[in-house]
Amino acid sequence: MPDDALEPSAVPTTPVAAQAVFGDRLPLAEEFVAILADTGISHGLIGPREAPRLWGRHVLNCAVVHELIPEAGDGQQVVDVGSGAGLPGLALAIARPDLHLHLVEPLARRTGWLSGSVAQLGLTNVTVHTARAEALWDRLHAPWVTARAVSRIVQLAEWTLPLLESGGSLLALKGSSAQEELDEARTALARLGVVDAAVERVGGHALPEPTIVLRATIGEEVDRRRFRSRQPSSAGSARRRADRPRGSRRTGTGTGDRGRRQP
Ligand SMILES: C[S@@+](CC[C@H](N)C(=O)[O-])C[C@H]1O[C@@H](n2cnc3c(N)ncnc32)[C@H](O)[C@@H]1O
Repeated sequence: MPDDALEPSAVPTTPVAAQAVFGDRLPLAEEFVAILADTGISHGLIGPREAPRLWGRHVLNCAVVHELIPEAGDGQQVVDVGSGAGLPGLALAIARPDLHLHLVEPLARRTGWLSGSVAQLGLTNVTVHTARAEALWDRLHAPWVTARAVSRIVQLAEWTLPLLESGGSLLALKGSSAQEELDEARTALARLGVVDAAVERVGGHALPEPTIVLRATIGEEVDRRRFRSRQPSSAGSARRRADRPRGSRRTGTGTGDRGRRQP
């Protein structure tokens, strides 16, 4: 085994709540947790200390966000920006086979792992994109965008609102200070075309702590010209950060987050 390889972590026991959240998709969710505990950790997508809380803090916490997405026939599109280890994107794709998840992640090492995991799970409702969100503004549009631990809400809105169809919503998973973050951001969000924003709590019926989601809904039209000046000329800088030696990664929140808020 190479010096920097990590031993696979023990797969955490499936909690009772997982049955309520995933129903007959529970075996797939268990397989996803097993992949996270194995190559998710050994490939550096998730911190080794997260192993015991893969269900509660990660997979279940993310999957319950589907409660904010009403059923609207098969193939309803959702773009998950900054998917990392597939959170929340893969958890949503497992919980809701009626949705089609686009996982957007600029780091090739991470999208390689995501594509392998999608194949291993046999999921047919997922497309993986190796790109920054801003690079897809002209190509990818959906009624829903999700994101966890990618950035604070105004920066996240600048990157992701052009991906929304008219009247669509950004669902940003947040921690306990979501309301303060929203209060500070209201004026900036309104300038970007947000017509309604609120902090929502989901999953409280099944989980000890509900998941906190900052929802920002746009109006009929977002003026894309307003965003152009913020669009980088290429996604090259993100690609250049790809595949850093594992030793140069941070420690901290466990999912590649450098000081950003993590639920
Ligand atoms: C802290 S990680 C969070 C990963 C995952 N969402 C989670 O909660 O475990 C942030 C991720 O966002 C990605 N990211 C950062 N800026 C991005 C952008 N503009 N577009 C798409 N992804 C981005 C990073 O490459 C990284 O994988």
